Amino acid sequence: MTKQASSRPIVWAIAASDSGGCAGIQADLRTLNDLGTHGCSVITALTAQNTQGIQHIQPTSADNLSAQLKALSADLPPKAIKLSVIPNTEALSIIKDQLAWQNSFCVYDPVISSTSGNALVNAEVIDQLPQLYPYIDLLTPNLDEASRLSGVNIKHADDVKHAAEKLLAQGVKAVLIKGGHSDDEICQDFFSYSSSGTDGQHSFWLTNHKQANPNSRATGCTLSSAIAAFIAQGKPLQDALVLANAYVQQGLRLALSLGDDNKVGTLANAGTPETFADFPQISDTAEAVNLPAFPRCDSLNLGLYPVVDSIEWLEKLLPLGVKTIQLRVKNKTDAELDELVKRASELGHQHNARMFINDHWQLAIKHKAYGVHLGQEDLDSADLAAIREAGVHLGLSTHSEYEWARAATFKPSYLAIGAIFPTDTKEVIIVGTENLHQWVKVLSKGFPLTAIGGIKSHNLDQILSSGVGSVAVVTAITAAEDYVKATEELMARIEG
Ligand SMILES: Cc1ncc(COP(=O)(O)OP(=O)(O)O)c(N)n1
Ligand SMILES: Cc1nc(C(=O)O)sc1CCOP(=O)(O)O
Ligand SMILES: [Mg+2]
Repeated sequence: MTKQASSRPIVWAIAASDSGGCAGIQADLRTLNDLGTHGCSVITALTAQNTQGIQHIQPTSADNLSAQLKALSADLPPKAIKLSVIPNTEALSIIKDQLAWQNSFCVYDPVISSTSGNALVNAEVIDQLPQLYPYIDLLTPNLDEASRLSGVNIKHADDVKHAAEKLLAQGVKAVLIKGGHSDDEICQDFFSYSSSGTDGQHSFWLTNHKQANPNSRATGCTLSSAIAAFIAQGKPLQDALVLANAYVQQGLRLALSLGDDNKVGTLANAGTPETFADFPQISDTAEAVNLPAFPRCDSLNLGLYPVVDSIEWLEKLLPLGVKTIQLRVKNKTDAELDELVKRASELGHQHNARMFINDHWQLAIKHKAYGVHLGQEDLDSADLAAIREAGVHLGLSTHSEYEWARAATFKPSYLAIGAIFPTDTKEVIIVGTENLHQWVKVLSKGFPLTAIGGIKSHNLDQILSSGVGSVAVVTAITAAEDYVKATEELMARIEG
């Protein structure tokens, strides 16, 4: 991100200073700046520390803490707040009053002791923390902190879920329990939130391969600051979590050693993550990771991809040389659908084209279609293992970082990104070309990608300049005055 300071959203870091420059407010400000926000600091305590540990802690006086908050409130209001070390009960009370008044998104990393084991917070504060929870949008404890704050002895994945339930019951709106300190080959974080509506509690796991890197100081500070930065940039919470997770993995991968013995270092701040391997797998259960892959398409570039609603359209377009195509029919009887999918599948084979069937995965398996295209909601109900075992290719719709990270976890044959532009064909989220360009950088080495939604001849160049290897269209062909000319022109520009 290369934003001018004046257009940067403001984020407050309310945290302690680390004189060693690894963690604390120093890590927060580095991260906030790196991710295109303007970081303001409210220093709750001064620590004297180096790579070996903490030598001295001086909590900020109550007067000074109040004055810092007052000064910032006066003309630097935050889009988001990152909170961590609260050294004593006076500070707790001042910060609670500020959050009650402020009403900005607040992520609280409940640091109790430093990585080197030194206590940073007195025991009385820990007992009184629940007073703060109603003002906390996201709590990000590690396993030890989650155990301490919830009272649950965490040994297994079920205990993590139980601890999250207890913390939500105490009043925080969402919780991310970080498993990064576990000893396994993978590390898993668990996210859970209670929605205020009727649809109850939602949760998912974020899984990364564990990096054997000793330079892991400031992972918690960096993660919570990155979440605050992405929220301040306007990302929804689930997307902010995915991006911040990848940002920390990228920082760990690129971290450098510091100190006399070069054994401790700090995370690199390397900008918005663009390497797919840094992104987490997203799954409903802790076990549903490292899944087998769906069949691969024969090319990363699937070319022009018309999405049509009748056999007639398939018969008109396939002779023009279209090699990727979808039958998307709604509101038909079972008998009609069976006949349509059978015929579509035959046409696909006849023309040696990749024929995808939207929604009706059972019929696609039955009639041996090349592939199935499913939406995010279908991931909860479709039998994905049956599709994979039948050798049927799978394409998945995605509209955000969370959705494509979740979809990628299933290792599909391609990913669709949309809707790029507003469209009358369907009510959808508009993701825009900036996201398309960014996401293609992350995903295009691993998956064939197709862009969809509102794409026409006049805006096609904005899509093709992202490097995406396929463009899916409905009305650019079906509503064209001359569909042959439109198809041939689109094909030449996309595939040429
Ligand atoms: C190529 C392509 N991308 C996205 C969609 C949308 O699919 P889905 O989310 O399943 O929604 P419906 O098409 O069923 O309304 C698609 N069909 N094709
Ligand atoms: C079917 C569909 N799915 C979308 C998604 O974003 O998932 S956008 C879309 C409609 C595409 O139609 P047109 O080319 O006429 O804009
Ligand atoms: Mg569908």
